[in-house]
Amino acid sequence: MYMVTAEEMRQLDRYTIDRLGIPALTLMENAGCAVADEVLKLCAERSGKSNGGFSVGTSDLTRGIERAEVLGPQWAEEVTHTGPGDIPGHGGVIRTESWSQGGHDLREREHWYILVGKGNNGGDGLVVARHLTDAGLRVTVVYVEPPETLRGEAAAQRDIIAALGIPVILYGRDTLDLRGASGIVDALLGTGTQGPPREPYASLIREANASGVPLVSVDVPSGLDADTGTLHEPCIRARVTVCLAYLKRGLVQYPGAGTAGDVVVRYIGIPPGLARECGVQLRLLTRDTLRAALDVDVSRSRVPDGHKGTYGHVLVAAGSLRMSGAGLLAARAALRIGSGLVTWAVPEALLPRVIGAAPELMLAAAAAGGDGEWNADSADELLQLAQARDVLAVGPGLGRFAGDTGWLRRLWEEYGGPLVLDADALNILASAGPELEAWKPRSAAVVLTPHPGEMARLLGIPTAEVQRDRITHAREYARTRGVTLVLKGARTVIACPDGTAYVNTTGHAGMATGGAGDVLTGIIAGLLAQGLNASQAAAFGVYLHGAAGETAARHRQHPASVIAGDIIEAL
Ligand SMILES: NC(=O)C1=CN([C@@H]2O[C@H](COP(=O)(O)OP(=O)(O)OC[C@H]3O[C@@H](n4cnc5c(N)ncnc54)[C@H](O)[C@@H]3O)[C@@H](O)[C@H]2O)[C@H](O)CC1
Ligand SMILES: [K+]
Repeated sequence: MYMVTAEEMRQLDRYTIDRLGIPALTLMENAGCAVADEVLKLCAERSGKSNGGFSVGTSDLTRGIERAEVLGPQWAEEVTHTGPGDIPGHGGVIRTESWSQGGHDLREREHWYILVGKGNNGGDGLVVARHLTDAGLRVTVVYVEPPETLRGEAAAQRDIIAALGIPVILYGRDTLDLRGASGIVDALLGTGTQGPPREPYASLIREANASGVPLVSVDVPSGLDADTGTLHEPCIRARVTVCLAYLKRGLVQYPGAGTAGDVVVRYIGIPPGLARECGVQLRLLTRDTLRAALDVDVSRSRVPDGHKGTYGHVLVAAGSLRMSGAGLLAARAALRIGSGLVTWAVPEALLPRVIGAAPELMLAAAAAGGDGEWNADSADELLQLAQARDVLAVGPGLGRFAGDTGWLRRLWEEYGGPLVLDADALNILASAGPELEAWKPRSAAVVLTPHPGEMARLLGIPTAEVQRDRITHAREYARTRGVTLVLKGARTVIACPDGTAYVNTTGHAGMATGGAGDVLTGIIAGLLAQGLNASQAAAFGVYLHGAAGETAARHRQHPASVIAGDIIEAL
């Protein structure tokens, strides 16, 4: 599923209208149809009736008209005719779209208010008003600005509403009590929003939120930044957001993702392949995306005559005296995800204490002498060990030590295989600062797995700034540095050097627990060892990590009781 910014959506709209010749009013009509359909589904669910029959929107119409016990219009009268003179093979069915109203009780039970802004989002809302009226609901249009201020397609819809005599009121002039509504459609602001809602939009949004009535937002909740997910308060809290044509990025990034309710992306006549053809590179990470965009064999099949060497050998340089567990978690996760062999390199003084921690692991001593902490001299030992390994993962529980920048630079420049850097390895990278420009570019893949704080240090900006636009910061860093970057957190972002990027959909807040990131490092390293490329390993690893966290939450009966080791076991 592709995701777009407001600007990308405008370009796709323009292309569809100007180059393909599909009129804007057609797109608006389809948009309004789709939203009306979702409103009726909501009504039907609430009344316990199926709504199989009232299906609008071009994709449904082409699917034909089902006859069902529906709320609202009785879609079709069906006549079976046998054809002239009972000639065999000439029989058939005649179906008509005769919309018998849903009955008097429907009008009493369902009174929907359509809040209409003065842009095309409002225009969509006016189409919704018309379709819901035709479906037999009681509808009142609430103009937030004088209707004469509407322009273009929105003005055309305004005139149709007037011609049909659908009740309208002007907010601020006429009395309005939304608490009496059975539902509200938010068609105030869409992708054309600039900054926080101004008056009188702000007051109406507050009233709508305070009404306690289910809200269905058109395209994006009004007040939400469609690109970043930033809330420009007051922002509509929607029960359902009907997103038009393509998923808007802001709907999958928090806090925006938390205000949109269920998000339904509806076809409105824009060819689905247009986003790809026009170079959109951001997608929601789903099983389908893993298969279609990343060509990942999600079944992770094994060859019958495989052996340990077939599935790669990971070297994990991680763990120190007070944080040995981080290394153990990363190493165990690399095993559990299917690596053939995993060697865990620890400071020499620590080795006796971790023997047997996980019998499946091979252990190696580095950082000779010392008290269980790493030192700059251990680069030689690690490079020696890494020569015979397929992947090197560095960082979990590493700690900081004198000369660590030079130490990491040697691993970066002298190890020829894929490199996964996490935790303190990222802090060392960040402390290299401008010196990083002088580090020799790597021919093999680099995967960085920062949490927002580590990302902030890599960029030299406040963490809040990273979180304000996670997707853009991750993509920018990956593209300019030529690395694959996993920006962890709710809805983890995977950004690839070629500009492609994915937003993950698996996982839950219970995974914000010590060691969960170490596990992800091991998973990604293990997938690289099994031959996946950096984009595949990062995306599949993040997806599996989240899915395993969900499984672990089910086993523990609550997300909050999941700990990192559970995620490994659930893999
Ligand atoms: N995706 C599609 O293919 C289609 C989308 N459609 C709908 O069109 C809107 C975008 O419409 P646009 O006219 O560009 O902007 P808006 O309606 O979102 O609002 C702009 C409108 O509101 C005023 N405004 C902007 N910011 C603020 C603010 N902070 N406070 C108050 N007022 C503000 C501005 O002056 C404009 O007048 C899209 O979301 C879809 O719903 C098409 O209808 C169908 C095709
Ligand atoms: K809206």
